[in-house]
Amino acid sequence: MAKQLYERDKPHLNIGTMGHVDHGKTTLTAAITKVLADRGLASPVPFERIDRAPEERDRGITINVAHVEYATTTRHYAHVDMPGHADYVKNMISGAAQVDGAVLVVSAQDGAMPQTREHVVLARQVGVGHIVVALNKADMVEDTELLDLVELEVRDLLTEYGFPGEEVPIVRVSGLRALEGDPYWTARIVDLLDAIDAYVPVPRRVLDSPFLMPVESVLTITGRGTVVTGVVAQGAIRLGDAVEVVGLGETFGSVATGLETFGQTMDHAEAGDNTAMLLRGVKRDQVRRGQVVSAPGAIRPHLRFRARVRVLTADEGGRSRPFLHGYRPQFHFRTTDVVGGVDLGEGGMALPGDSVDMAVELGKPVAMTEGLGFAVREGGRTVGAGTVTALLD
Ligand SMILES: Nc1nc2c(ncn2[C@@H]2O[C@H](COP(=O)(O)OP(=O)(O)OP(=O)(O)O)[C@@H](O)[C@H]2O)c(=O)[nH]1
Ligand SMILES: [Mg+2]
Repeated sequence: MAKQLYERDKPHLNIGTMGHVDHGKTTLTAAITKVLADRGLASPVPFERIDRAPEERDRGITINVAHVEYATTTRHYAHVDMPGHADYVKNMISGAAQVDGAVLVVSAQDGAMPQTREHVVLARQVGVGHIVVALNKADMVEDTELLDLVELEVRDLLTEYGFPGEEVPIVRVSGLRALEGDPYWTARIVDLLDAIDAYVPVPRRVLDSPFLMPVESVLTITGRGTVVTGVVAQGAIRLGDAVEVVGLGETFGSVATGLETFGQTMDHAEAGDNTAMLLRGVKRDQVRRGQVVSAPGAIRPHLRFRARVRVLTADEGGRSRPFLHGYRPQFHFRTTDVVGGVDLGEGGMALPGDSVDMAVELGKPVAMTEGLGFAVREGGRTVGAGTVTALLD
């Protein structure tokens, strides 16, 4: 059967659900697709199809990010449902790096919890421009004063990390009740979508720069070849264009011989598009998450760079003690993380709460340019938030 052609009839945005474990991100994602499906604007995606890996089902948590697609009356959205569990923050960073706006899901019962804060910090760092808050499980809290308090707390938290906490829309929802078809809570999901439509602007897409797409995942389509997926960061690509795969190893060339978004074919993909790209003559083990597919010559891999890093405090989930010259944490860039050594100068140290300049030498080369944001993590916690200030090799 011939596949449908993707119709660009509405502006496209990438959004996603983030927040603390169990606060209801996956339930809300499923509820959004159901509510919009009832209005003919989406295909419903049941909860079990979002958290579908056996381990996700057994443990009742999200591990891998999942993508769903839907439209409102004015826009087309790709939505990435991110994990909340502290062990999978790495996958959350990779998901958040792709979105134009995020829905911060906060349980009205529990309020802001450690990964609520960590996700806000990371969202800021990877450049999420706008946050809308879904105060979920509102069906469980009768006391409106309590809801008001949780709202205040979340506004303060957002303000603390540079989001306009006073003006961020906060919508009281119940993903679970909406999913069950309750009319009152269904209307609240519509309110949430209206808030997203109104508050998250259509980003200015960089179309006049060379094509660049960070690889989020790799799959093999039997009989066709290797496919890489991701969100196009800048530029555009047409079927048959030459590309390079850059980072984590030797750069090599290929040709984009197939382009799709959510199973619909495209003759070109452009900045912002959630894209699956078939690469000619590429074996599955040649490509992996964290590489970048680019127009030939558009970007180079680098091992050494200078950066400005804000060292998080213990209250922010970071370290309580300084780190020293020679420290070797993980550096999370876009969809990948690589170990690297920190050069603070002999005897140098970085205290929690400080902003420091450092040189970094990575264990593997990463495709990067000046200005790229990254997170620094160690032993399952985020210890710093940085920006590349200069490339050294
Ligand atoms: N009462 C009530 N329960 C909810 C609501 N939303 C989710 N739940 C329940 O909360 C639990 C966790 O929901 P999930 O949607 O898996 O939470 P999550 O945020 O995706 O969890 P992770 O992805 O693992 O971080 C499930 O038992 C849901 O049924 C809600 O609005 N009201
Ligand atoms: Mg989930």
